[in-house]
Amino acid sequence: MENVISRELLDRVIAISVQAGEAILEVYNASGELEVDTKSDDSPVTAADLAAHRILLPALEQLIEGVPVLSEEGKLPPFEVRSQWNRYWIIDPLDGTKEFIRRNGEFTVNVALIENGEPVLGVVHVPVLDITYAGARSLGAIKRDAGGEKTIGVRAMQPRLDSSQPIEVVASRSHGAGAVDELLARIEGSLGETGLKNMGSSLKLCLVAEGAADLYPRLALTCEWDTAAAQAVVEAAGGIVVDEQFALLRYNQKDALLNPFFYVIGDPSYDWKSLLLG
Ligand SMILES: Nc1ncnc2c1ncn2[C@@H]1O[C@H](COP(=O)(O)O)[C@@H](OP(=O)(O)O)[C@H]1O
Ligand SMILES: [Mg+2]
Repeated sequence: MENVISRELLDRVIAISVQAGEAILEVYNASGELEVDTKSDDSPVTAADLAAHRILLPALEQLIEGVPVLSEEGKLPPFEVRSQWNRYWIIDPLDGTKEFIRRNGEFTVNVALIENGEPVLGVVHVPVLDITYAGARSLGAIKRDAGGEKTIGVRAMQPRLDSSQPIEVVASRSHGAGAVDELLARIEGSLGETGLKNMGSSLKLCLVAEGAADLYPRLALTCEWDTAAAQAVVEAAGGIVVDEQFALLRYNQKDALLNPFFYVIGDPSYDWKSLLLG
């Protein structure tokens, strides 16, 4: 496969994601009651999810000729078809729909490029904060906000542990709280006091990528479009996303789009395996 990854491609994906974010904000900021439908899997969907999907889909289809787009809000091709794809876009036009409905700002636009099952480029845009995280193999990871753009990277565990600073954990607001509490009790048994922040959406992986958190344990279900873009950012920033066997999370390997439970780890040189699996 010829290389398609470039800073120019990343910038174009950022621009498309920001545009989708603007469409989401139009719905978010409109007066009147927000209409919420329920999809066949019982998850909520709004006009904002669909508006973002309608911007992302044609824009990405034009970006690299012949590369298909798999969207949470689009048609899902059967696995016999998808399994032939060695390169495709996977998008979650609005991740954190529950938080969108709660109006707490914790929702994101997610676009990832997958090659041979691995997330190689990703953009996570946070419309309310007007912050964009982006990263790609060989390009590193960046964060853009009103102040401009900077390179981001994960933070090392050792100086924190040496100076007895608590490690910081991020976790969902809505899913898997019981299992995370048990895990935290175990971590605190080894390392002492631990900080915990709860929030919605793929923003949690980005906090690990930028070195604001050390660990995101996801001990609840997600789908591949929820994690692909942010995993690309985490990996470009020096971190890893692993399942409960500590194997890197992979895409398009099976019929169901559900991910296994996983851990997002900032500093892979630390012995997380012993700490988490005990
Ligand atoms: N039972 C389930 N099966 C699959 N995915 C689930 C799920 N429960 C929650 N999720 C996913 O978790 C995401 C929210 O995670 P968080 O709690 O960290 O914000 C949702 O994203 P959407 O908002 O895009 O639907 C949804 O895709
Ligand atoms: Mg989602």
